Amino acid sequence: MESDSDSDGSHISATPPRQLSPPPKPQPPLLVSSKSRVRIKPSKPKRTPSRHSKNPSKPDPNQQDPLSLPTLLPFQIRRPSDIVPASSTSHSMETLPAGFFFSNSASFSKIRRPLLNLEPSGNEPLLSSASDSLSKVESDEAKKKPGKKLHPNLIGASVPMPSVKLRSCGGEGNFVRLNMSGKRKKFVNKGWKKSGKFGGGKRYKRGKGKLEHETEKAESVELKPRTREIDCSAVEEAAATVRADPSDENLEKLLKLIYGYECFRDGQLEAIKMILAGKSSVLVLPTGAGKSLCYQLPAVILPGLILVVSPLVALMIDQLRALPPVIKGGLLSSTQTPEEASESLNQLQQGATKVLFVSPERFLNEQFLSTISAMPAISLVVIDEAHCISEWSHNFRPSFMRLRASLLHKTLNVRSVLAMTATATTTTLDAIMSALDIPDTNLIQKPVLRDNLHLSVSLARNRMKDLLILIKSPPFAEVQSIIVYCKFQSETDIISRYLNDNSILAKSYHSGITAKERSYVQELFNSNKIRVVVATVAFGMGLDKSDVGAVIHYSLPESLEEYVQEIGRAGRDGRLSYCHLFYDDETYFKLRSLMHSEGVDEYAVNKFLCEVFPADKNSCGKICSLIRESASRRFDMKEEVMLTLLTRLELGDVQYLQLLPQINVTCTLAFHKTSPPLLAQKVSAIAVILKRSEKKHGQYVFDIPTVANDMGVTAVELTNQMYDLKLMGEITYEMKDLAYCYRIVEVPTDLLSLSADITRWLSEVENCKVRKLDIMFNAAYFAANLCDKMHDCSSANHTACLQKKILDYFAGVDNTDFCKKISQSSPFLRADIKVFLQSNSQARFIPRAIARVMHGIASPAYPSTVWSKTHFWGRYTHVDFKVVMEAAKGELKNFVGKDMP
Ligand SMILES: Nc1ncnc2c1ncn2[C@@H]1O[C@H](COP(=O)(O)OP(=O)(O)OP(=O)(O)O)[C@@H](O)[C@H]1O
Repeated sequence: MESDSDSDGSHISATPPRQLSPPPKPQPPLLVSSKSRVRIKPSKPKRTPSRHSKNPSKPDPNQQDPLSLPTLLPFQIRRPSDIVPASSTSHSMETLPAGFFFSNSASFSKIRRPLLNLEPSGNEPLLSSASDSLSKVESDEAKKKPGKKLHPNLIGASVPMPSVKLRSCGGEGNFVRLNMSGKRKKFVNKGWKKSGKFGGGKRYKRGKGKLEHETEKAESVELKPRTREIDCSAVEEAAATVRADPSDENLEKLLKLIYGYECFRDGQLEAIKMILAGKSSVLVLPTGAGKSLCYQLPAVILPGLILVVSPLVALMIDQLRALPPVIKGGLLSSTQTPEEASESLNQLQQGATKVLFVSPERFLNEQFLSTISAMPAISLVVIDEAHCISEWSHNFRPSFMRLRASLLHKTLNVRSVLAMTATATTTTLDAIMSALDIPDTNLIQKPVLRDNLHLSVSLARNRMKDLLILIKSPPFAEVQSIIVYCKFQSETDIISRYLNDNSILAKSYHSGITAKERSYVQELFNSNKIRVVVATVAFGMGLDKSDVGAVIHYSLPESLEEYVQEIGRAGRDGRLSYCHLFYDDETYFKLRSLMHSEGVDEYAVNKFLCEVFPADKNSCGKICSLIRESASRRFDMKEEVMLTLLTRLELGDVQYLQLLPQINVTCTLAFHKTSPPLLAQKVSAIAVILKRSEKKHGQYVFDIPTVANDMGVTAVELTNQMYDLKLMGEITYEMKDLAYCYRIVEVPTDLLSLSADITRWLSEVENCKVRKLDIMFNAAYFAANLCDKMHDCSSANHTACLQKKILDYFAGVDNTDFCKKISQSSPFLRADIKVFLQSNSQARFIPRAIARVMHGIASPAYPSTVWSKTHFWGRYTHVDFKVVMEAAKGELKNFVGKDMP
């Protein structure tokens, strides 16, 4: 097909345009050319005889929910009227009657949930103390109640109990007040606030932050602890008894004293006993099953420190807040100010902290490692959300990968490790156990799903309307607290507005709103002032509202792990709760495209490695850096991907490098007192700086690692020296360009084969993500279309078939019932690519870059602000990405060949 090379080809494409859009302006050349183990059976819903169940096709018109709309949904979910609501005090995971059946119009006669009662209504230098400023509250309270101590903190062999006999430790737990803004401002202590707020959330943003992954949010939040009166001396006595004899009975007594719970839940006792015996273990319990208690209780019994490594600041805050008041907690994360950080470290060094929550980045910080290795014994390291260790999990974190047995046991002399997760497949579990050196015998695994979750699925035709109808129909109509999960931030705002317009009190929650707003929304939800939170994945982890009665997936989750994690927010009180999933092809295609957004090819990996390792063969020991932002654009690689590659180079079979703290590497320095040459005579660092810097407008600009290398010191040592000179009034300086820093340990001899190896691994990771999404989509598709009433399923109840799919998946059983929605070919694809190349002949592409445009995926070098204007943007999401890449490769060969002389 011929085209005008000045045009973008919009008007002459092989396929008709989806929508009219202005052609993109010709772009400057960008890149190189193409040359270059589960134990439960799915619970069978028990049918309790009832009026409805006898004749489900004849609903009782008197029981029609007044809020019900004439439904467009293929079903309504209802429960036989005579099913006894699960006890509100239930905290066990007992099987609940789930006698649901399909009906078009019937509703409940009994309501299991309360009726609505709605009132309108750097990874580095920054650390902190989160559990600060309890002292004032403590002393005020102590004045009021002599003999009572609000926060007696540590109980354990290494920390003697206060000589004053404590009758009770008051109800205040760990108070959290954090600067999470990333701005290094210091908190002004405004004292205790009654209305505690909490929030946060970690986000990775895909594209323009539209598709969310959880990440740290950096703003100021203030939290109040959960309260409960505890008799400290009784606790200490009971703990001493357990130390002498850790019998079930003694442990239960301690449990009751601290928490008021009558008995342990499934798996808890086993895990606690393993820890007390000094054994490392992996604990796989479903969401809301009470994993935190498994390290909290040992904290009261064991001497020394308990470190909890957690992926999210929001999660850490919530867990710190949830500590019983007899356990003094602390927090260290890179979002804290240096002042807060040193306060936390001080408390730690003084032995005042019993349980320290720490981010993996902070944990791996050299300064922190040297502080804790100098401290008395670390009894236990807990790795929360341990699936983050594995690249085969749904939520891999490179920094988690660095938490290895060698570091924990050999370097830190940790007594035992507890790895906790609710969502790990057998492959992920293998990876966790091998990284942490935990034997198979020490795996405590319970069914991944609680059986109080009623699961249903439907194909979304008009999702907004379908959602409204679902929420206004039984049983959802009777549920007080509902979470609606969306994939994109913009969806959450639109939907919450739509629900409010339809008399349903709702608020949106995503990482695009401030921490304050998020705390406010969570507070409204927790106090039942709003009924629905429409949220991205940013809402959930760490959310322990026990009476969330329903979770609705407005968009397909990316994996069964994500699905299980999110439906796990429902029914944490053990009561029957409802989880509905809407699925549709368009969302599936869109998400499937996004699964390829982090993929890289051998060409890019090779280019990356060539820059990571300088040509100089004698570079071992040299400190190098990669400025995150510019390198990301240069290699067309996301920053997280670069970090993953560097981590792989550190932790692979050969250690090629050692990662160092990320710092700003470009320094602009000005002299104020002594003249530069004179100061250089006195201070060797200045002499090197003068030699290595460029003079711009009277200031000296230099690269920190280069100067540090010349001086034979670390970058941190150099900046410390500069800081001292600054304090003396000699210099001022500014640093910019946050960079990954590393020390070269060994230069690879064969970069090409190393690139090939790494690319193969990355490609497997990419395929794994796509497969996870395919399995999720297939499970939904199967339930809605093919299930054919297996295992007591009906159109409205797919608990049994979905449970089976989930359990099979987590047990590693391959689901073969794949539906092939994704096309493996398209008649117009090659022609469209040709037109695209002709119309953008000024730009340089590799096949992946073209496939990304055709799939509508932005990347650092091809931002959506520029490339979404092309007519071909996202046109081929329904065709397999690899097929598009192959077609692009073919067309690029033709195109480059034609241009050649
Ligand atoms: N033995 C028990 N009896 C009654 N309630 C318990 C028991 N153990 C824990 N709980 C309660 O269960 C709730 C959930 O506990 P927790 O937050 O530790 O769950 P989790 O397993 O970490 O869940 P998630 O993976 O979703 O974060 C908490 O409110 C906790 O107090």
